[in-house]
Amino acid sequence: MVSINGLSKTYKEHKAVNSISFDIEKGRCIALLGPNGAGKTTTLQMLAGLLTPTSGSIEFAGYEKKDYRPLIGFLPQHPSFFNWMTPREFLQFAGELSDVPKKQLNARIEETLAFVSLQDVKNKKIGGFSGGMKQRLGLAQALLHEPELLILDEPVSALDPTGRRDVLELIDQLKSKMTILFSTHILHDAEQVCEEILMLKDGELKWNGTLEALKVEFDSLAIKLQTQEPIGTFLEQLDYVEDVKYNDLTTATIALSDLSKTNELLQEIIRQNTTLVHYEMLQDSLEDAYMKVMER
Ligand SMILES: Nc1ncnc2c1ncn2[C@@H]1O[C@H](COP(=O)(O)OP(=O)(O)OP(=O)(O)O)[C@@H](O)[C@H]1O
Repeated sequence: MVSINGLSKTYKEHKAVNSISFDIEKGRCIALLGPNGAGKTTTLQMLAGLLTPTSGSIEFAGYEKKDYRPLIGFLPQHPSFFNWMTPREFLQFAGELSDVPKKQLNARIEETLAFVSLQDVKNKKIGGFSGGMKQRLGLAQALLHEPELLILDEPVSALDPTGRRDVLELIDQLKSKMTILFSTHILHDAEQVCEEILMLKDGELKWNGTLEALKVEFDSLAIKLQTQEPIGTFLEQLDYVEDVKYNDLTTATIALSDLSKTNELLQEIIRQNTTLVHYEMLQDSLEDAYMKVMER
């Protein structure tokens, strides 16, 4: 749906984003991960058409016009509102700015307010809203014109656990309707709702692929084992065992070269007539994969 090629942003001498290229496939939900200062906000602002790239291109397939902003819904990291407005008034204003046809606007506002569960407070002043309510209103603003690509900059980072869950659930529901790209520090959130991951560090793209592929590439399965009697040396002789580290005579952590051999290993231990006290599979989390990508 979108093709990003050699996108860069330089502030004086500092390369905030350094020639990144990736494609966004229609219908995908993509998480943009990276440490503070990695260039996430700069990238999303360039995609949203708020920041002019120093170089590179952003192209929407089959879209001839240069200004593609009508196709985009954007929720900034720190959305700001007029506190004296009500959600209805704010969405009326936002709808006019994003050219929602007048005839459809009222219905769209009601529909969107219902979606973000703000219907009951639609005539209350935004100034009295909690952070979670404001974030849901910000999301409503981004959705109002039914964009093809929804870009969310850290949509849940500033929220409490309930607010986070609410916004993540909304994102999850939106996945079937539009393509979503959102940045986050929280790996667990990315894992919960996304199937694709982009990782930025120092303005460079360090990973671009599916969550599945990330797990496969960085997954290492280890088995933690404790026996009643000393383990002995039989483990090293198994061809699917890559490495064995002994904590003491009865405890070992075993790295397997073949992830499908866990049952075989278990059977081998029983065949050795060893009494098993503890058998645990230690699998890499997304956090482990993230650390490995960042370090390589
Ligand atoms: N307007 C600006 N002028 C100069 N430098 C900037 C400007 N905006 C961003 N930068 C720098 O560009 C780099 C990337 O910033 P950016 O805000 O995109 O990172 P980020 O990944 O979104 O970080 P965070 O997670 O902290 O929000 C940082 O080193 C930042 O200091």
